[in-house]
Amino acid sequence: MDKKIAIIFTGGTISMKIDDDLSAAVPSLSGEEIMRHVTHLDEKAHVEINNFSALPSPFVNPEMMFDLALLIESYIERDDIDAVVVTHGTDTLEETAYFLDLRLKTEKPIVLTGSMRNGSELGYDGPSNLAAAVCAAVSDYSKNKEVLVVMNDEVFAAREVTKTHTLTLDTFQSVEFGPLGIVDHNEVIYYRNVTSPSPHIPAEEIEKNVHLLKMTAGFDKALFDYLIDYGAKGIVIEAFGRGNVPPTLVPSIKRAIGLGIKIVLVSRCPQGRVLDTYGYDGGGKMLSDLGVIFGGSLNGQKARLKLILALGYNNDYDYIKNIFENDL
Ligand SMILES: NC(=O)C[C@H](N)C(=O)O
Repeated sequence: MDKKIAIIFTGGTISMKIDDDLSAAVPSLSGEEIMRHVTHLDEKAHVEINNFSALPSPFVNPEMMFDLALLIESYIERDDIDAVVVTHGTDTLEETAYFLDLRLKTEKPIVLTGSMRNGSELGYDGPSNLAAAVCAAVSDYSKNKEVLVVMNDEVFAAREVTKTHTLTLDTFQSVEFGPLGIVDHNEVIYYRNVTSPSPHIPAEEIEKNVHLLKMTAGFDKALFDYLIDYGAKGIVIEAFGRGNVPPTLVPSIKRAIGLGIKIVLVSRCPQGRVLDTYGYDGGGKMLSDLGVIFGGSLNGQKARLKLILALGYNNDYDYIKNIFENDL
């Protein structure tokens, strides 16, 4: 045991207990208090604790993700720190993990974890998840990987993982590709590498005026028009199936692109990529001809964060198109 890791606590259910007056879970455990439940950790690594925040993850926004990225950068620049673990609420964990994945470039492991049951519940899974995350973080096999998410003894790539269930301990899944590996007997075992590594976006600022709209049958274009008039710099459309929208939205998309707003298309299907397969009004071919940028197999919430970072770095159309269509 000669490795040293930083553990950054941000909040989430892993830091919560039931409040007697509310009869509901609220943040209440500090990093030090959570760590007291993790047995034998000192046999695995030296630990430096940072109580970054104590927030439920629905409170987390891209500015905080950016601040967190800078904090992690300050740790990975230190010679005495070998890896960084971040605890986070599960509701937006995949978003923070992917944001960090795009923004940070390091060979040192960065691992996010959380819990589904709070500290007042039977079977609190925070300590075991944190222990597994530390085991993954200290492994030399975790070097030069993407940002990792470790939950329920499984290891996922930030790019691929999503929260799939409101309750269960195995809620985090890479629905399309499966886990990268597992944590077994305190060691990480990798089965495969990430399918397509994320590009590095070294943005020094973010563009916050970027939004996500999900298509539904008969989608009212008033919502899209509102975002144009609101001055949106980017709009991600979570489209139907292979990447299609209702024909009634096409004039608004045309107007937005004419104003220089970057429109990124992903699918509301949990698996598969978007492509310009369909030639009808509102079909992918028409959207591609109009200048809509195709976002591969990213889900909507991740495509939004990628656009927030990419536009913060360079709002040139060709750069944005390339980073979404060629640099998946
Ligand atoms: N399991 C969790 O952490 C969910 C919680 N609502 C959060 O994201 O903060």
